[in-house]
Amino acid sequence: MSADHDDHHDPSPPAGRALRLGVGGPVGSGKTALVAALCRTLGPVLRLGVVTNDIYTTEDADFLRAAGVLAPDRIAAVQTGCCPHTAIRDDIAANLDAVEELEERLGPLDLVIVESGGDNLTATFSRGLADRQIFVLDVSGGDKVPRKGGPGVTGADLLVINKTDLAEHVGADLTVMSRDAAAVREGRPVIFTSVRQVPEVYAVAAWVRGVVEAWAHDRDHQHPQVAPRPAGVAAPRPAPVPRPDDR
Ligand SMILES: Nc1nc2c(ncn2[C@@H]2O[C@H](COP(=O)(O)OP(=O)(O)OP(=O)(O)O)[C@@H](O)[C@H]2O)c(=O)[nH]1
Repeated sequence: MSADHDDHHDPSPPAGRALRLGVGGPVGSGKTALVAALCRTLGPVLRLGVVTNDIYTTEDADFLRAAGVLAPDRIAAVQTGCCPHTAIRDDIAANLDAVEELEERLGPLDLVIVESGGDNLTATFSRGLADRQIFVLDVSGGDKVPRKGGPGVTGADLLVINKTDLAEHVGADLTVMSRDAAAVREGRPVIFTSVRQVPEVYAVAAWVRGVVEAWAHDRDHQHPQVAPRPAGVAAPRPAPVPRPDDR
């Protein structure tokens, strides 16, 4: 993502579709917990859909359905059968199909969240799949992780550093993490969370809501003649975006 990060914010949101928000980050950092929290907090005020990615199972979708954070038919699962970063960055067809199927079946949505399966610091979303992305780290990996950089840490639209409740147990200094993250992110936002202690994740939810509103405003301003797409009508698929191989 670093090489082409500067044009990340497409000034022309496509007409008639929801914002697509990627949530990625290392294994176990709390991506599914964060997505569940966002569904609980934003579900009552936004029309939401979720696509999860797992390699061999539908574990994350099953968890979200069992937690009852959204109606079960608003949650779709992609089984990648390969490294999750491949399915969100290199060959995004299965994820695009899942997103479009949700939008066609459910009718106009405000937001579709695409959660990546766990991966390392290099995993980011193709901009053909996600309009904006959140990268989730957690403090149990140690306070050195933000300064190690990588495209998710440096270039994601929002960096979430989760599990602050564990900081004292693992000897992680949140001040160091905050300082290092700010240094590598050149002003892009960073939010510290403990989904366990504050399950409403107010600050992240407010950021997401702001992004959704800005997106909808830009989209409707640039396509005033396009009515929201009714259920059953597919959105045009964007051309694949060539990417440098930054694995
Ligand atoms: N202590 C603590 N545990 C958390 C927090 N957030 C999530 N967890 C726990 O961390 C574990 C992993 O959380 P998940 O949400 O499944 O993480 P993930 O990033 O989706 O994991 P993968 O999909 O396997 O990559 C679970 O046991 C969660 O309950 C937190 O803020 N504090």
